[in-house]
Parts: sequence; C-alpha cells; structure tokens
Amino acid sequence: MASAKAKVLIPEKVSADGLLLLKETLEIDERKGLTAEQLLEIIPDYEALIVRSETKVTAELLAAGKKLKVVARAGVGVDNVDVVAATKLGIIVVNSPAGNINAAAEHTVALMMASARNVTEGCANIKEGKWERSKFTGVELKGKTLAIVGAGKVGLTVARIANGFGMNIIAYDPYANASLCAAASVTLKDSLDELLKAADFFTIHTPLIASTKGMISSAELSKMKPTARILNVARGGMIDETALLQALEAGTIAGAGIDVFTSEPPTEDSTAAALIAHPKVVATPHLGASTREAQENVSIDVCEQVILILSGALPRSAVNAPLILPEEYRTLAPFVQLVERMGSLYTQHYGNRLGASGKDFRTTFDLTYEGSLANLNTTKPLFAALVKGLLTPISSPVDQNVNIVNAELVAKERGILINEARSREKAEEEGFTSFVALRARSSRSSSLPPTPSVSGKPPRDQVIQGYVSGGQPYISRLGRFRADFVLDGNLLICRNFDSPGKIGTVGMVLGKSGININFMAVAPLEFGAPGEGDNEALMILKVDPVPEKAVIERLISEEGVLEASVVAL
Ligand SMILES: NC(=O)c1ccc[n+]([C@@H]2O[C@H](COP(=O)([O-])OP(=O)(O)OC[C@H]3O[C@@H](n4cnc5c(N)ncnc54)[C@H](O)[C@@H]3O)[C@@H](O)[C@H]2O)c1
Ligand SMILES: O=C(O)[C@H](O)COP(=O)(O)O
Repeated sequence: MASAKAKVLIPEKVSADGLLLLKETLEIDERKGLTAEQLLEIIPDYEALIVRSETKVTAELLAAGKKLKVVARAGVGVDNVDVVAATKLGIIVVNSPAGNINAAAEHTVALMMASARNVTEGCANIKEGKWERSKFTGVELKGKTLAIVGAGKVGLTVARIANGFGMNIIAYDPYANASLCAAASVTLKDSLDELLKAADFFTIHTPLIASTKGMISSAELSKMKPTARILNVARGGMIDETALLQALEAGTIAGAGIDVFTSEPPTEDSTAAALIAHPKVVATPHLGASTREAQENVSIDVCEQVILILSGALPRSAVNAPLILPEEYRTLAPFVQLVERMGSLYTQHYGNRLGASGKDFRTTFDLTYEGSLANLNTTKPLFAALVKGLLTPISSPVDQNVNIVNAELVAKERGILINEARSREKAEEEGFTSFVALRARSSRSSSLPPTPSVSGKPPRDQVIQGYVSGGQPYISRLGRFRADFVLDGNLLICRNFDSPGKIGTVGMVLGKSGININFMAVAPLEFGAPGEGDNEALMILKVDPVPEKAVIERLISEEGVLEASVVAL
C-alpha cells in the first residue's frame, strides 16, 4: 500500500540529527550519488527536497517537482538553488543562516595556524619518512596583526577567537556595527589599504558581490608585507587566483590558506589547481561548514522548517518569502517600495560618499510613519522593506534575501536596530497626508573616532524623508537639504557650494566622461544649524551609465564640489 506520509528526498550527506525529527511524520528517502537525470526522473514523487551545496536545484528540476512545496538548504549559501524559479512556482526555499558560523570561523583559524606553522608540509615530510625540522620554522600568532575584511557573523567570531592568541585585530567593513566590533576588540579602519599594509594575517569574510569580486588582485597583494599570509574561507572569486599564484611564486607574500575556489571542484589544469599544489598554500575542499556540530545545527534547523512548511505554518528563514502579503498589497505596496529604496539610498549615499564628509554608515535607526500612515494595521512589511533596502546593496542576492519572515532575525544578526514610531503631528505641518522619516542616530560607541561634521561639531543625525505621489516614491529631505525628486534609476548626488558655475562644472565632467544626464534637481539647505555649511546645496542628477569611481574622484577634485555619491536603484 502506498505511504500516506509526504515524502522528503535527501540526495546529499545531511546530518541524521535533523532527519530523525522528520521520521515521525514524513517518509524520508536518502539517495546519495544520483545523477542530474536520475534526480529529474524521481523528483515528481517528493514534497520536500533537502540539499547542501552540491546538488544543482535548477529551474528544470523544480518544474519537474510537481508536488514540491519546499527546498531546504542545510547551510547558508543558496547559490546552487534557482530561487527565482522556485518563487515563480510557489516553492519555498529555506536555509540555515547561522548554524555553521562557528565552524567557518574555527576553520579560518585552523588554516591560519596551519599556514603559520607549516603543518601540512611538515606532516607530508614526516609521512615520507623524513625528519627535516629546519625546513619548517614557522611564525607565532601572538602580537601579530590580524586584518579582517567583513566584520559580520563569521568575521567577528574569528576576531573573538584570535583575541585569545593575543593578536592585534583590525577590520575594514564600512557597514559594520561599531559596538559589536568594539566588543570583540576589533579596531575598525577606514580603508582596505590600511589593512593590506598592516596585516601579518589577512582574512576575508564578506559575501561575493560586485564590490568584493576580485577585491584582492595584484595591486592589493603588492601592498602587503612579504611575510604576510592570506586566508579565504568565504567564497571563491574574492581573491584573484592568478594574482595570488604569481605573488606566492615571486615571494612577495609568504603563504595562503584557501577553502573556497572560483569553480568548485577546480578542474585539473586550472589556476586553482596550481594554487592548491603550491607548497606555500594550505588548501581544503570547501570544508568551512564541515563539522559534526555545524552539520547537526543546520540539519535540525532546516528539518524543523520543512516540518513547519509541510504542516502549513511559516518557516523561520525563508529565502523567498514575500515582503508583502496579497491582502495588504493595495495599501502598502507603494510605501514598501518607498521604504526599501530609502534604505538603499541610505546605505549607498552615507556608506559610500567620496569627499569631505566621507563614509558614515550607522546601525541605529528611527523609522517614523507620519500622518495617515500612522493608522496602518501592520508595519511589518515596511520594517522588512527597510532592512532589505539597507542590506541589499552590500549583500549577495542569494545569501541574504530579506522578507517579512526573516527581517527581524537578519537585522539582529547584522547589529541593526530599528525603532518604529507613528506620529500624526508633522505631516500637516510639512504639507503631506503621509510621509516616512528615517533617522540614523549619531551616537556611535565605536573604536573609531566619530566622523567630524562639516562644522567640526559632533556628528548630527542623518535624516531621509520620503512620500508617495501617483504611486511613485519621492524624497522630500536628504540630510540638511530640502529635496524633491523621484527615487528611481541611477542617481549621482553631489554636495557643493551654492555658487554660480557649479552645475556647469559637474555637467562638463560628466559630459567629458560620456555620461548622459536625464534629470537634475537642486536641493537647497533648510535644516542646517547656523554656521554649519551655510552656503551649500545638493545636486541630484539621474545619470546613464553609472559613473566609474574615477569620474567621482574627478568631480570632487573640482573647486566647490565637496562630496559625491552614486545611488543605483
Ligand atoms: N567556507 C564555508 O563553508 C562557509 C561557511 C559559512 C559562511 N561562508 C561564507 O562566509 C562569508 C561571511 O558570512 P557571514 O555569515 O559572516 O556573513 P555576514 O553577512 O554576517 O557578514 C558579511 C560582512 O561583510 C560586510 N561587507 C559587505 N560588503 C563589503 C565590502 N565591500 N567591504 C567590506 N565589507 C563588506 C558586511 O557589512 C558584513 O558585515 C559569506 O560569503 C558566506 O557565504 C562560508
Ligand atoms: O554556504 C554554506 O553554508 C557553506 O559554504 C557550506 O556549504 P556546504 O553545506 O556544502 O558545506
């Protein structure tokens, strides 16, 4: 007789601890070593699929899974799952964002120590029956500088462990939570260059996104000490493998510890294969999360979520849950878009300004719903939209898909604090039926000195206000400036002296660089304290294509152009 229980397919090695939870109510089928064709053939029988990083969950496989309700990734990265196709088919994708953090951090430390003490070389030597002690003199970690790029969950866990070794820890992460860094005795630096020059050990813990892809290439490696060692237990592609191999061969860098590669597994004749074979490289086959404990954690985490979903409840960490539920769509959709874009504007503008004020990304926000918005039944989608907007520009799309289910958890994990408030006082005063105000607080308990304001006074709150008109998101205030522009497209935002000729200057630089201006608005000063940059204005230009960093640098080298940022929405 056919089983009445829903069926779960597990084509990879997933820890038994979670699977035990499934056994009571579901039929589980562990089938390792299936080919893609075999998987395609059997998938129509299953309600749930549990994978790690090896199974390619393609659009074709998902479409063939006529009964599939959930794909669970026992780990963080869903790079191997076609999330867009799953969303279109109404299949929920869940993951375990925190279950393997400690494992990845400890593996980083393992590679750091193995590289420092020539563990693999010494081990291979003695196994060959040799005893060549003098060849393998290493270095100690105590008193050395550990430089961390990406002070997130894994990066800070590495820092906490490294404190025990007596290391001096510095980090570069423009979007980090300063108090969490200070609590882990991490000194935040303003540039990657500072880390490259100071590092004895250099480790990367960022997502693989446009700004981190190829982040370490020949130019960066050439700034490092010849005694420095470099580690990557995050994602392949952040260190240029060819450049690293050349630096190791030239002896301009002392060693590397690598767990992840641009293509996995690396092909035989690839640069990655040459790196792996290099005597100064300690390499592992993507073992960051491969501990019994981490596998138990991620297995229990995703199996619990599979049970929730198959019983009709909401999971904890859905990668593709909506920001907004269908019944709320009509009222909330334009505001969800507004708040998400305000968050994205905040991160890209304040986190990436070039010029006088510099970067000043903060992590404590007040989000106030003014006027008729104060009557909303639920603000959950708006909260989620803000978290998504703040984090999307600095996250890999597959690693961090923020939605109403996971927004609070993601914000907490990233050290972002959002205080929501409702008010009916200011909307009328400002001439709107409703608007949203986002205020990033100035208090920074950080190891960094606070960024001085233009007046040299302590930094002030950063404020963005927006409203919806005709279904479009508008910005009515940006910092000290009264604005009125549609928050859409590629925007170049320049702060400049409010004096004749500035628009021409900016237009000329952009024209010479082949950049078209589709729209331009000037935002006058309205909210500044006396003496605080009195003679200033903002210029907001919708541009195409997005200006390169060199163009922005040229702009701010022009007289009277104080700073500029690019915001792509
Ligand atoms: N090897 C493994 O098995 C394994 C296991 C777990 C996690 N990982 C990988 O480790 C990495 C870190 O994971 P996490 O959980 O700590 O992520 P996280 O999101 O908690 O932290 C990432 C940090 O990178 C920062 N960042 C983003 N862009 C940056 C930039 N351009 N410059 C500097 N910093 C930037 C973010 O602000 C954030 O603080 C991810 O790539 C993840 O996929 C690998
Ligand atoms: O994304 C992850 O969770 C890690 O890279 C681990 O992948 P794995 O489950 O295949 O070991």
